[in-house]
Amino acid sequence: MPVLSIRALRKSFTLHTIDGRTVASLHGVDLDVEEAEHVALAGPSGAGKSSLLRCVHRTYLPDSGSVRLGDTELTSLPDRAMARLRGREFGYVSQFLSAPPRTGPLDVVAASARRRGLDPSEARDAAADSLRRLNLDETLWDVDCSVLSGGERQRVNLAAGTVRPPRLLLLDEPVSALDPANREAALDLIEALREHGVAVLAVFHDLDAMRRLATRVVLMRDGLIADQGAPADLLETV
Ligand SMILES: Nc1ncnc2c1ncn2[C@@H]1O[C@H](COP(=O)(O)OP(=O)(O)OP(=O)(O)O)[C@@H](O)[C@H]1O
Repeated sequence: MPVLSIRALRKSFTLHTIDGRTVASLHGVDLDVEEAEHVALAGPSGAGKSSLLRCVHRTYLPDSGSVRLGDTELTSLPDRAMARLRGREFGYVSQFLSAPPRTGPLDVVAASARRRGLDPSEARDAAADSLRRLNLDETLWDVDCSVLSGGERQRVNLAAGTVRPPRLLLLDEPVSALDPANREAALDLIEALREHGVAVLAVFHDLDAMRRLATRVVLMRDGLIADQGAPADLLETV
């Protein structure tokens, strides 16, 4: 059974400030992601890549269609059950870190590890290990996240998303703010998740990251999957 199975997924938005106009972002997407598969979504701006990730995470509620994590249908799951499942089974790494006020990186990442089943002391050890792998300077571990730089926040986000690896990791441009050395460390960390069987669905605007990490590239256009295949075959057409 695939880790993630998406069928006939549709999403549109009603723009209440512009005469109630409707913008369609997904027109019926079918996609499976297997254990240890790293699928990169590619395609032009506005193709629906981020909308697809958000419908899986249910930041956006789809209009219709099915999103299954293993044998659990997510589109109809009550909000509280969805929140619990997100904490345990998903990592979602966007370009932006949302941390509670006056919370430092170590606490943010340890909280994520606790939601995935570690006890408090194991969670702190796992969090420290993740932050170290991403080269986040130890002097910053208890500093309020709101004062961190964009690249530092992105590394905290990645550490929280990948600590105690979840079953499914959703990545929306997770290395966009990183300098070359930190980007390499982040890509190494994501690549190593394959050994843990983690299924990854990702948007990278960076073709090198896609070449290095993707086991399959899915090309989206106008809210639909236009093509898919091995990175070497597909990326020349992107
Ligand atoms: N919250 C929203 N409200 C209104 N329209 C939206 C919203 N989110 C996405 N859209 C629209 O849905 C379409 C797909 O957007 P989406 O962000 O999924 O594309 P994308 O492929 O991720 O683009 P990019 O590569 O530029 O990030 C666009 O036309 C966009 O304007």
